[in-house]
Amino acid sequence: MVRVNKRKNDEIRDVKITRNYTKYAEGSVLIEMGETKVICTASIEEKVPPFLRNTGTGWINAEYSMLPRSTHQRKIRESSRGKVDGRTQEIQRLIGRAIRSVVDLEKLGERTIWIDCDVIQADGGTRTASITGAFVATVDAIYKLYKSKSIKKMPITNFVSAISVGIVNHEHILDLCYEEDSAAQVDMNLIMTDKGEFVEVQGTGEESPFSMEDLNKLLDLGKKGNKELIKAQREVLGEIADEILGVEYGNEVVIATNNAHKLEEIGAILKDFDYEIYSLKDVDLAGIEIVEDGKTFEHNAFIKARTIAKKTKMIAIADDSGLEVDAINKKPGIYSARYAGENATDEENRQKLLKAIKNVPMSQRTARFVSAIAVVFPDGKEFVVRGTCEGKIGFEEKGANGFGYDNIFIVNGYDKTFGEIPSSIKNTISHRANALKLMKDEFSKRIVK
Ligand SMILES: O=c1nc[nH]c2c1ncn2[C@H]1C[C@H](O)[C@@H](COP(=O)(O)OP(=O)(O)OP(=O)(O)O)O1
Ligand SMILES: [Mg+2]
Repeated sequence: MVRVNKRKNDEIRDVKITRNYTKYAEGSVLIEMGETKVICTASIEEKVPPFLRNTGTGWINAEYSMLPRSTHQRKIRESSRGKVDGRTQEIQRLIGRAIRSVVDLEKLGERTIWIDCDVIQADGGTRTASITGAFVATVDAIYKLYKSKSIKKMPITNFVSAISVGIVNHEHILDLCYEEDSAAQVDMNLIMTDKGEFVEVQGTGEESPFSMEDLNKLLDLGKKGNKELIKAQREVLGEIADEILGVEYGNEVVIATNNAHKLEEIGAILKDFDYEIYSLKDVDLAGIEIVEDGKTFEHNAFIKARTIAKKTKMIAIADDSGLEVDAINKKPGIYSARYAGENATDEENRQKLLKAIKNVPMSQRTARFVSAIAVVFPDGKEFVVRGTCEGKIGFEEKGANGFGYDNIFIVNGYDKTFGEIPSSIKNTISHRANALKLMKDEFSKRIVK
């Protein structure tokens, strides 16, 4: 199917957001999504509806309307007809809910934000464009309160945008224009935040029911579209966006390791992580030599991550790991990779260790793998976490899986070495798995301001 304007199925229309479009409102935005154009203003009124009086809580109300010649045929003004029709009611409530969902009304204080969305040209997706534009206008209005010290903190918890998706001629498409919308078998509006969470999903199988598979495809498209819209909002809001969301980090992370086994494990463990994973090879730094002269796993992990974050300006994640064997004072520890010498092979390291504890009985062969995972952001923020995995060192190598000391490390609870256990299990119980779990928790805290 060839789309109007030859757009790809997963392509949004050109989006243009112009701030300060009109002069009087505290926030005023013209949003253009292709041929759809909506003026969105946000006005502050220093009072609230009766049900909120003396509660300290604010309110947000939205109104929506279409100019008579925003459409192909002149549409009679609702004011001339003397009443607001059902569609308008529905849309303005939708806009109000969407914006309220990302504003902390208590922090806003006892005042009302009036949002007015006036469609000056309609080519499909007017309600979604209204929400995307209204959000920017609202930020501007609230920012004025903040700058004038009427409120202490920006009460905006998330960005929000909206886009339509649908099925036309059995194809799943993003951001429908009027012509496509009129022909759609399934029509859906998705309102989402910058965290990829849903605020509202409105979907209708207009001509026929649709499947779960269809739904998932549409949600994916909507996610992509909203991500692009939020990027446009961020760009146009510039530093104000940074104040709300923190400095923007890319959606990519680079794993700062030269060890292919580690990379594979980290990739597998982070498969549900919301970031695209790059290797050193992907960023043209394969084989980079980094001097790991820290005194702890944590320090070495930081050294690796900092070096790569600096070179790539990406979020860098590094693992420094090793084996602590209790019978020999937690050796080889941070020296695990070079236990048998600077360029030692895994095999040489293992043999040296087996020899060093050859007379130690099983009960005293306790050991643990340690993994310190350091994360360094491009603006210099950083953190580190540690995961461990307890076990014992065997008397001989067993199993062909894994790398490093895997085939002599008998993991607690399994009575088998990591060499004998499939990687799918290792990756749920290992030191690296435990560290990466903590890393993900901490990571999401850092990304949310
Ligand atoms: O799950 C593991 N299973 C078996 N052995 C392991 C594991 N995790 C770490 N180890 C051993 C391998 C190496 O002897 C040392 C890590 O040394 P470490 O410097 O962190 O890694 P590395 O030099 O191989 O790669 P890089 O520094 O580029 O990340 O501990
Ligand atoms: Mg190393």
